[in-house]
Amino acid sequence: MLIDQMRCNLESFKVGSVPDLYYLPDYVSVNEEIQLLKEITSSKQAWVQLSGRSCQNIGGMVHEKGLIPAPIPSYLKNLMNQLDIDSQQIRLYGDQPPNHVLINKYGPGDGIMPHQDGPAYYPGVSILSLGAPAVMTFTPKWVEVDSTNDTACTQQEESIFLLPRSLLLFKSEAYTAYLHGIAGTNKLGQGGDNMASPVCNLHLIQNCETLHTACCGQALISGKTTGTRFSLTVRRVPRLIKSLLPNRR
Ligand SMILES: O=C(O)CCC(=O)C(=O)O
Ligand SMILES: [Fe+2]
Repeated sequence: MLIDQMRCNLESFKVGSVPDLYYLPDYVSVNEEIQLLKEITSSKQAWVQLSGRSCQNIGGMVHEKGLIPAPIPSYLKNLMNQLDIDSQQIRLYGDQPPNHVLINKYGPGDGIMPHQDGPAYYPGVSILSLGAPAVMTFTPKWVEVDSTNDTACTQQEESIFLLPRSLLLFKSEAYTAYLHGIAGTNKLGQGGDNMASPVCNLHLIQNCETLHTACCGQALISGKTTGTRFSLTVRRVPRLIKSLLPNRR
């Protein structure tokens, strides 16, 4: 992990006007990214095909009632441990460590519909991005109306660049009062020109230099994703269950 700074002050990585949203560029190094991608793509864990993406469920199956736990592969333990330590400042997972990782795999043009993560999870999420870049948009679930003059106020839709090796953290209001999603057909524009909503972390992407280099330059400039993106969504399911079958005695 590259970010020592983070241990001092996570508040300096807070971005945009969506509350409780943090973006950390280069949370893992290029070598760590290569290693993680090797482990993910060579693992025997089954990929489940969903609309717009496929995923691996690590740590067990999540049901409405809770998690039926399964062992976590050793290659993910360090990362989960580090995330637990680094996020304690903002009590991202409450008082317990994360116990579940959803690995998402997106091909060119893939995405994920605007959604709120399920009620089985504690409302705090870390998302590590690897491979191709993406843009995530946070959309308020409702708009507050100012009853004194009948105008809609406060929350606005906001987008965030998710570059490879970056870490996104969100919790509380960002988790419960907003939907998050990734548009399937890419709306990425250099410097955010073509974005439907304002991009809140451009200042953390130095001179857009990162956008011009490595695997993501072409994708962001041409407005088309060309590569495959992997994201690791690390969460905690507070309730553990043994099985969905009723106890038979
Ligand atoms: O791929 C991403 O960055 C988002 C994944 C996500 O929202 C989820 O797994 O619930
Ligand atoms: Fe999600």
